[in-house]
Amino acid sequence: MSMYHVTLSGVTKAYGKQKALDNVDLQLKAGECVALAGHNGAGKSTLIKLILGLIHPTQGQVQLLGHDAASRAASQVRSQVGYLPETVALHPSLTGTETLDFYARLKKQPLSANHALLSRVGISQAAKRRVGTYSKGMRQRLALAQALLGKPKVLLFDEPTTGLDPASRQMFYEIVTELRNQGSTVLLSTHALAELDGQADRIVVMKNGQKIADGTMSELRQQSGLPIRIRIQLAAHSKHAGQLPQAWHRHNESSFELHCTEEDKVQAICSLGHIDGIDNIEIHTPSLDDMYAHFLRREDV
Ligand SMILES: Nc1ncnc2c1ncn2[C@@H]1O[C@H](COP(=O)(O)OP(=O)(O)OP(=O)(O)O)[C@@H](O)[C@H]1O
Repeated sequence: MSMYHVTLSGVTKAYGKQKALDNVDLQLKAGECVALAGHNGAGKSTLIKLILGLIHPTQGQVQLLGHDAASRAASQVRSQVGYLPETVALHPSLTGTETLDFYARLKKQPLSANHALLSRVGISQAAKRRVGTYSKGMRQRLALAQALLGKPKVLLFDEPTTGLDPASRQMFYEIVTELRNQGSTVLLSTHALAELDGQADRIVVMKNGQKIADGTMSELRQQSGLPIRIRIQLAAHSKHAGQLPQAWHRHNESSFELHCTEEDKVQAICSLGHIDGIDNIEIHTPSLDDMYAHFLRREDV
């Protein structure tokens, strides 16, 4: 089988004249966590539904674990896919255990692992309570447990951390790390860019159905061309300000700043090696929010 668990080739999905997805190419490798970012209506949920085979492309092809996602053959591999939808509809009269057992039967999975799964998502103590009495975060945890049934090879999470408190978000990303280490592919759509740093291997930015950026944090930083700001604080008595290379400009009385590219960052710091009296160095790299705003603005031009 190919190293890719999911491949989209020239995929367009149109509803009448509206293109929810417009000629998108995307490849997701085994053991990779990819984040899908984009404004409301950018096409994130459409892309996930196409991978699930819930809807079919107007043009192009979606491959899921070696099969055309729209084909009958793909139904055999669908049990290896976990899906956490944006809006989770769980039956309020069932208990946590009954809910998970119900989904396990649908997925033809043994029920024996379900208690451990409820513990893994931190709601085993409420397993016998009706879901109608659960908080929003607990329902989200239960929905996550159903997505994890059967150790899927591909996990599709639509806005998974919306409504989760910080501890629950941390638990969620710990599970994502475990999944990656097991060789599963994780695709998660999100608006919460700030929490992705260090969690996603790649970030794909969507706008109006098109993919407008795709890369690691470092690649996106390079593609954006947004400057890195290095600021140094010299000791008040330091007589060495004059030795700073010309590109450094004074920020205030004792601090100086340099704007440089990602590639020039190390060189810029090395060039400070001979300067005495540096009290502090701060490096401000563009955040994912800065890059995201930049990519969306650039497309507006
Ligand atoms: N069944 C449908 N019929 C008509 N238009 C649709 C349908 N599904 C999606 N669209 C349109 O396609 C576009 C992409 O929608 P999609 O739900 O994929 O966006 P999204 O990025 O997931 O947005 P959000 O962040 O708000 O969930 C939107 O303009 C939406 O109105």
